[in-house]
Amino acid sequence: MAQPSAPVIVITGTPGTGKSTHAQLLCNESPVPLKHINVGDWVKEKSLYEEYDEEWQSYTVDEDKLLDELEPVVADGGIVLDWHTCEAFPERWPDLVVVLRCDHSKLWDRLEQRGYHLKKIQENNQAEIMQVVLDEARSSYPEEIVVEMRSESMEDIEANIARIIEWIAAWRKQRGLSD
Ligand SMILES: Nc1ncnc2c1ncn2[C@@H]1O[C@H](COP(=O)(O)OP(=O)(O)O)[C@@H](O)[C@H]1O
Repeated sequence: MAQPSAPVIVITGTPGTGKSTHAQLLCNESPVPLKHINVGDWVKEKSLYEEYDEEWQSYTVDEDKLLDELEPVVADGGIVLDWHTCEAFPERWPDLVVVLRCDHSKLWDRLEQRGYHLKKIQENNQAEIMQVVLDEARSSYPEEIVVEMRSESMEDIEANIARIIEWIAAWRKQRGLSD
């Protein structure tokens, strides 16, 4: 199989930390084509779930189906996987795992604006305080590919995107792909 010309980047973090905002902007600004996959949306659109959990207002994902669906897409590279969890992805998939972090009071406001019910806001807020997603990323992937980034302001977003674009250029250069 031909070597991919662009990496596979996972953008993860507690809901509301800014994954989709980052993923969209990154795909718009990257000089090499990248495709944004909002995994939560894929799960719904392609019915890759076992059931809908009324209590948590979320889908219980069928991980086997999800991975089967993603595998051929990921193999081509040039993908940004946007999901609030990352441990389901095989270790060999990502070249970079970005974990977005946000102050819990700012996160609370974002989730409230999103219309989440109180229990779901509390659960996510607690997870952010306990750095659940960061720990999950660190235990699932080599430490050198896991990068924690703050996402509390527009300046943070701009700096993070610039940093990821620089990283992509270095990734391509290492593989003799730069122009
Ligand atoms: N760094 C940031 N600074 C200010 N607002 C942000 C930032 N990141 C995200 N937001 C806002 O927070 C909300 C949730 O962002 P979103 O990208 O949908 O998060 P996620 O995909 O992680 O659930 C959106 O209204 C977005 O505009």
